[in-house]
Amino acid sequence: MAIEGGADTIQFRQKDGSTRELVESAQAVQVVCAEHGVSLVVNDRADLALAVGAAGAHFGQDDLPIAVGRRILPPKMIIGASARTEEKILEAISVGADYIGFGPIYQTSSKPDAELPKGLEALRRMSEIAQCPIIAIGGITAETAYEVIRSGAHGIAVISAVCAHADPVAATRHLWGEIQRAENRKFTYPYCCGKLVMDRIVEDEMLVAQFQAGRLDAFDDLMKRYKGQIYAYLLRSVKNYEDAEELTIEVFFKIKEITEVLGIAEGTVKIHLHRAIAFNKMSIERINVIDGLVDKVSIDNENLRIIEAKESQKEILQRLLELYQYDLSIVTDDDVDQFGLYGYSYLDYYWVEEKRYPYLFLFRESLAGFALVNKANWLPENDGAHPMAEFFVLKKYRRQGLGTVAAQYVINRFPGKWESRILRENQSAIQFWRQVINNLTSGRFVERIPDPHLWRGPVFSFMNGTVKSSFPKEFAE
Ligand SMILES: Cc1ncc(COP(=O)(O)OP(=O)(O)O)c(N)n1
Ligand SMILES: Cc1nc(C(=O)O)sc1CCOP(=O)(O)O
Repeated sequence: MAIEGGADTIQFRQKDGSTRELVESAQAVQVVCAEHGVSLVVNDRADLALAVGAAGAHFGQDDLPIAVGRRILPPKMIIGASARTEEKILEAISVGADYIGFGPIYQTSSKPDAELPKGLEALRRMSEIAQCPIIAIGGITAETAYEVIRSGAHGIAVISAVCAHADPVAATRHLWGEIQRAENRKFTYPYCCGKLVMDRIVEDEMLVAQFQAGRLDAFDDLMKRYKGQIYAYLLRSVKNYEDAEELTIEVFFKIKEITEVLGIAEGTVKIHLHRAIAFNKMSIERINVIDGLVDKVSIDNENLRIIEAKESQKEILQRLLELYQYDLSIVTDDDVDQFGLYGYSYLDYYWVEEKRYPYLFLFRESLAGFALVNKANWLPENDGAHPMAEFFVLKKYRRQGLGTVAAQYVINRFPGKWESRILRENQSAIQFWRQVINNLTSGRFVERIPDPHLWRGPVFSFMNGTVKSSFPKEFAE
């Protein structure tokens, strides 16, 4: 009935019964699913999933470890993982989970050992972090499906909303309608895990074939798909967003090298990935050692100078903006033009229009970064706010407190409303601004994900003036 109502993935979840009975029941469900072209995912049991030829298996924290599932199940099988913290989510993805089941979102009576409800805010955070499909579960109804999808879930899994309904077909249709109503953004992934993972595997194979036939861009497309998994693995290892991003690029190059030497055959994409990551273990260790050292160095405020850039310094900013955009291109996916430049169209306005403020940061008189403050706020409720349009610290000066001091200083020059928006893929910047704004406002700020056609990522709104900058004014010009 759920299939008739539009469900495109069914999970077989049965806690009681002998293995023989479970195989029989799962087999019967698989027959129905196969007849209707719907994916079946078996909960808890890899053997059962294999036995009935299911499309996938779902494992919780006390079930078969995802890495073991990945090893013993065919590469084409979908593996879902229940994970409820950032650490567990990254762990599951990095060892090969295709999607994450996150819950319970609301109170549920269908799972006696369910944790306390996590709510929509946690769902929003986790779907930002995960870079893979998140399937929300727990107490979801037709009344809440819309807000759940809008909070970042790529799909929902329900029991009572369908099974305890007098009309399961109508109930599923209603849920499906709500999911579609919420879907007014461009999903990175379609919102039903079964179909989406199968599509991905088929497309992987096509890309591999195209790459073998000499289409280099097919390799790039292939790597885009695995970025999330590589990134999650590396983030767990180096525990720093920026380093993880850098290492992800290194790993891409390594995969290309391996592929050139070994070729790439059907079903081996993930194996190549793991090989490349293994090659990069040394880089991870190097970064961890450097991190240990860097953490001990802290920025010396007395050597930091922040100046409002004059028009004669526009070219300096222009060059720094190129570095900034290069740095960001990993999240914006921007390309340089035929002259090898990204270009920044709005720079001239900073010396022409009112309420635009360009700043340069100097550390021991060497250029260390910049900030551009303008007047174009993004969210309607932030009318008149100061937005931090661009903010950049050169790599050498990062993670030593310079960015924090500079950001505080610039913000404190303008009392009143502020807005700061960051692309959802730019996790290191999200972390940075969350911390800076939290410190500045003693936690009194709003972080929200607006409608995606307004902005793709979190927007921070806050009032400045609660805490004064620690930066001594006399060092500024
Ligand atoms: C899609 C989805 N998400 C989460 C779960 C819960 O799995 P688990 O934590 O293993 O708990 P049980 O379902 O086994 O009680 C799920 N089944 N599906
Ligand atoms: C099976 C299950 N897992 C959960 C989790 O939090 O991981 S909540 C849950 C029960 C979902 O049923 P209902 O839609 O009736 O609330």
